[in-house]
Amino acid sequence: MNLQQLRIDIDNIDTQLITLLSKRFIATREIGKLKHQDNKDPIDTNRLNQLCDKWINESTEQEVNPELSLQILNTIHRYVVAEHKELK
Ligand SMILES: O=C(O)C(=O)C[C@]1(C(=O)O)C=C[C@@H](O)C=C1
Repeated sequence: MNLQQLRIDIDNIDTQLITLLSKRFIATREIGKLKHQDNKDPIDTNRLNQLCDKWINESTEQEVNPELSLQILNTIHRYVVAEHKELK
């Protein structure tokens, strides 16, 4: 593949990443509403730890740097929690 074809691939992959991010936030906004109704803390440390393990394992399997993946997960988590706290 040449540079132009590879960049077309990258553009399509980036669109998919943003679509997946949007779907994830649609789900977490629903979780935020449920937690708000049930008066639950926006942060669930056990669940976050499970997610970290899963992201590390799957990243390693798929040859993605797990440190990068954890930074992405932690950034997403920070924004999710900020949205949940806005409901308070
Ligand atoms: O699963 C939850 O309880 C969520 O609120 C979602 C989520 C996530 O982004 O995956 C966000 C905050 C919690 O600390 C754990 C997980």
